[in-house]
Parts: sequence; C-alpha cells; structure tokens
Amino acid sequence: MKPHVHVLTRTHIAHLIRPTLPPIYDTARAPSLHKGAAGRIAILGGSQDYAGAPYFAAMAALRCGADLAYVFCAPSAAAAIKAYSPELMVTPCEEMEVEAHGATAPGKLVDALPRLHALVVGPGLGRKPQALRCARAAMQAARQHGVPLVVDADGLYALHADGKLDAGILAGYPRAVLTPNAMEVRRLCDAAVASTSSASSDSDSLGKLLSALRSPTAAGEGAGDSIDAPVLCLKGSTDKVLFHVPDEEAWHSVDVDDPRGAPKRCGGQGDILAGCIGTFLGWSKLSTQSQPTSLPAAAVATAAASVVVRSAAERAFARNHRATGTVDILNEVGEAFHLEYDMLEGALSVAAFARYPVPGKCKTRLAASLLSRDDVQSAEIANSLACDVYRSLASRVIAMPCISHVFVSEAQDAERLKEWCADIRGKEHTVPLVVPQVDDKDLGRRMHHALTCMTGSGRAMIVGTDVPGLTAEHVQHAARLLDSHDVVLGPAYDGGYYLVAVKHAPPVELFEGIEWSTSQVREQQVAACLRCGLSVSSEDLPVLRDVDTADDLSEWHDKPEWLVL
Ligand SMILES: NC(=O)C1=CN([C@@H]2O[C@H](COP(=O)(O)OP(=O)(O)OC[C@H]3O[C@@H](n4cnc5c(N)ncnc54)[C@H](OP(=O)(O)O)[C@@H]3O)[C@@H](O)[C@H]2O)[C@@H](O)CC1
Ligand SMILES: Nc1ncnc2c1ncn2[C@@H]1O[C@H](COP(=O)(O)OP(=O)(O)OP(=O)(O)O)[C@@H](O)[C@H]1O
Repeated sequence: MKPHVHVLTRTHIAHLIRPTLPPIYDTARAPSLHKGAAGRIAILGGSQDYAGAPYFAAMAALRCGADLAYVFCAPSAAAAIKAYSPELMVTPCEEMEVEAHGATAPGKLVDALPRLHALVVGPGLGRKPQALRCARAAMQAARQHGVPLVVDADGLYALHADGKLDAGILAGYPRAVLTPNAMEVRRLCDAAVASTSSASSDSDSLGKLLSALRSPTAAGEGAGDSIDAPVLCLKGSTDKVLFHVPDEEAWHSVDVDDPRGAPKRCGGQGDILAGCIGTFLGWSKLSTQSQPTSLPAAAVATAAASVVVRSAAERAFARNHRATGTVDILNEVGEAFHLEYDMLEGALSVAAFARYPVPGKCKTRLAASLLSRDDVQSAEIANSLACDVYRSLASRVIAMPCISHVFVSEAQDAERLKEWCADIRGKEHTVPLVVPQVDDKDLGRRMHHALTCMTGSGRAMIVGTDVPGLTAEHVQHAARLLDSHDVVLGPAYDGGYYLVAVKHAPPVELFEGIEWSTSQVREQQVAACLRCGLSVSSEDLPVLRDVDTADDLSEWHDKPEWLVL
C-alpha cells in the first residue's frame, strides 16, 4: 500500500486551519459567540489505574481553545480527576465498571451526545472487558449522532480486544480519527490480518487494516464527505495522516513537516494530542467558512493538532530539559497554539536587507574604523553578523511560522544569496524569498517599498542584519506589540532602530524627513509616525547595539573571530 504523499509545512497547515478557528479576535463576530460555541469536547476514559490520561486529554482540549470539557469515566477514577482541576466536568459512569450493564454506552454520555462537538474515546480507559464494551457502544452511539470521534489508546484496543479487528464500528465513518502509536499500529494490523480471509488482495498488513476501515458500501457518510474511511494518524518522529479518497480509489498521506518535539518521551503526550485533535475536529464541524483545500477536514484538524503538540513539547523541553513531564507540555499548549495560529491572523512577513558580503561593498564604515582598515575582515564580520541574525530568526524553539524575505541590493546577487540563505537556515526551515531591492539610494524609500510588498499578505517587519543580540524572541515580542500599535520600533543603542514593524501598508511620508545614519533617526521616526496619525511603540523592545564600528564589536567578547581586531 503506497499512499500519495502530501508534505505539509507548519505554514501550510496554519493557512488551512485558520478559517475554522472560532473568531474570538474578530470584533465583529466575537460578540455573537456564546458559552460552548468554541467547542464542547468530551473524553470517555479514566479507570482506577489511569486517572491522568483523561485529565491530560480534556485539559489539552481546553488549552487548545475549547470552551467546555467533559470527562465520562469509571466511578473509581472520578474523584481523582475532579480533584486535578475544577475546570473539568467529570461524570462517573457505572456502566464502565458494572458488568450488569452489558454492552451499553454510558447513559449520561448518550444524553450529552447531541450537544457535543467531538468525543475522544480511550485515554486511561483500561482494558477491563466492561470498559471496552462500553467504549465500543459509545463509538457506535457517537457515530449515529454524527459526532466526530478521536479513538486513542485503549479505545483502539477495544477495536480488537478478542484478537480480531471489529472494524464495523468505524468502517466508512469519515469523522473519526484513529491515533495509534507504533505498538498500537502493529496490534491493529495483526488483528486485521487475523480477521481477513487469505483471499484478500492486500499483501501487507497495513493495507489490510486500511481496507477493513473503508466503507462496506464504498460511499462516505453524510453529504460533503470526500472520504470513505476514518483518518488514521500514525504517530512517530513524523506524524503521517492517512485518508482514503473513494473517487480515486487511493490512499493519501499528509506528512506533517515539523521536526520539533521533545526528545523526552514521557507518557501522556498522545493523550494531549488526542484532546487537541478533538478540539480541532469539533471546530471543523462547527465552521461555516469555506475551506481553502480539498484535503478532508479531519486530516487537516489532525495535522494542525500535531503541530501544536510538537511545538508545546519543544517549548517544554527547552524550559525543563530532562525533567520535562506531561504537565509541562500541557502548560505550553496555549502559547504554542497562539504562536502557530493566532499571532499570524493576517500572516507576518519578516525581512532583512542584505548585500552579498563582498569586500569593499559592505560595512564600509566598519572597515574604515578597523586598525587594519581591512575590507576583507570587515566583509567577514558582516557575513558572520548576518548569519547570526538568520539563525536566531530560524531558532527551532521559539521561531514562529512567518513568510521570510531577503531584499537584495544587487539583483545579480540574488542567486548566490539564495544558496547562502539555504545553507545557513538548515533543511528544516523554508528558504526565504529573495527579492531584488527597489533601485533607490534612499533607505526610507527602500523600506517603504519592502514593507508595502510584504503587507500585501498581512503584517510586516524589517530587521537589521548587523545586530548580534537580536533573537526570534524579540521578533515575537514585536509582533505582539503590533496588536496594540500601528508601528513598532526596536531601539538601537546609537539612536537608530534595529527593527521596524507595521500593521498595515505604510504611507510613503512615514519614512520622509529622516536623517539616516545619525543619532536622531529614532526620534525623527517617532515624529513621522505621529505626523501620519499612526500609534508607535518605540521603547517596549530592549535597546540593542548594532555593529557599525570597531568600538561596537568590543561588546562581543564571545566571538573569537572578532577579537583579532
Ligand atoms: N498518566 C496516565 O494516566 C497515563 C496513562 N496512560 C494510559 O495507559 C493505558 C495503557 O497505555 P500504554 O500506551 O501504556 O499501553 P500499551 O499500548 O500496552 O503500551 C505499552 C507498551 O507498548 C510499547 N510501546 C508503546 N509505545 C511504543 C512506541 N511508540 N514504539 C514502540 N513500542 C511502544 C512499550 O513496550 P516496551 O517498551 O515495554 O517494550 C510499552 O511499554 C492507556 O489507557 C493510556 O491512555 C498513558 O496514556 C500514559 C499516561
Ligand atoms: N520520535 C518522536 N519525535 C518527536 N515527536 C514524537 C516522536 N514520537 C511521537 N512523537 C509525538 O508525540 C505525540 C504523542 O505520540 P506518542 O507516540 O508518544 O503517543 P502515545 O504512545 O500514544 O502516548 P501516550 O503516552 O499518551 O500513550 C505525537 O504528537 C507525536 O507526534
């Protein structure tokens, strides 16, 4: 079974998922949202042995942005889960522990189904026969109500508890997402093999599993469904999201191109992922906006959740190192979501102005101030400075997806700059767009041109390439300041600025009347903003020192290559 592979980057995924997000930042639409309108997500799971897993899943659903999270659990787990958080509505369900109830779904869950936007089945469910029967009945009930389902952990086990795959519960249901880890895939595949007649045409066990999940009637369920089987998220170092398109008789795989994550594989990350998928699935059910893709909604929801969890895991690891636990990852979900999807409502473009570092053509002031007056050495420093800035902006821990540009002064430098950028940014980051600079000696007009080009797709920022202290955190901070200001300036030590960001296309007057390369630049720029009627933040970012002269270099003792001066 060889699927058609679509590799999606974080930026692609952000573009696809954004139309489905509840419009809480949209001042026209937000007031009409009521409690629950941003998602009511339920978890069926939790047993005497495992109370943490349903908590992680439910809290992840909330941290991802759902309004309400419910946990339907075994009575023996209820008190513990309630005690973990007052935010969760926890309902003990006798049906999950008492044999006398047979194969029935918990009555209170069935009552709630018509109002739920998604149900996650499995985290911490355990493998007692009664809990597994209950889970199977709950999946059937959810399907009857058209409620999107995430099936994880012991919910997956419930599909093959007696050794054979009970695929009928979910076969053909396009609003279900199964999230097996490597071990769980193996078990599902073995069960699929055990259940198939030897006459089956699929030679590999994954193929058998996938065939079993397809609709027996070869048609999707519900109008507008473009797929005829649940979506399968194969978790691992790359998450692969498989779906079947009946019109093409083909499987497709969305491979999430996101190398982030934590090397610490603490238990419970899968529960967090399941809860996040639940929220995104719920939103895709609620969304009335048209989708900018033919990919199925459940696959996009799954990919979007994968990106959030990986970002959260990486952030947690950066803070907690070897001590990283699942609670640390959970605590990062909100910020990770914000950076991935909300800050970029109206994408952010970040640009640097560059010259290919050719001796005698760049950093001429620096060259003149060196004892050696050495153009070659000065060009090397310019190169090293620019590398530093690009590396910071591409920093794996805190960088956000943005459209990055490099505006080049000499059109003929574009090709070699492209190679240079690709080299220093590394494979996992998209190479910036290299754009020829407008042919104008005036820096103000060059900045106006670049910002105008970039604001076509949202907010825009230009950063200096000669500021060793500039990091992606400063860029993030500046992007946040744009929420409350029209223009943001990063103050440089010499009275200039090392960063300028704008919310909208700037008027040409914004950069007029400024005496560039003087200590008056920032003051004059603030005055120009006010003359144009634009609010400006010029002191919220830290003061950083750019490198124009040999003196400026003296601060950077940790750069051995600059100590030769
Ligand atoms: N705090 C809590 O409450 C938590 C509760 N949880 C809940 O626990 C319940 C049971 O879930 P489970 O995943 O531990 O059981 P199961 O599928 O038998 O795996 C056990 C063995 O499989 C293997 N293995 C696993 N992954 C693998 C991989 N990627 N690649 C390769 N091998 C892999 C590995 O085998 P080993 O390394 O020992 O050879 C592992 O020991 C379930 O309800 C879940 O929700 C968890 O969510 C955690 C947090
Ligand atoms: N090798 C890896 N590198 C980076 N991320 C990974 C790796 N393996 C899994 N992940 C990520 O961790 C998340 C959970 O996957 P994992 O395989 O840990 O699930 P799980 O075993 O079901 O978890 P749980 O402990 O909750 O049962 C997924 O988002 C996945 O992308």
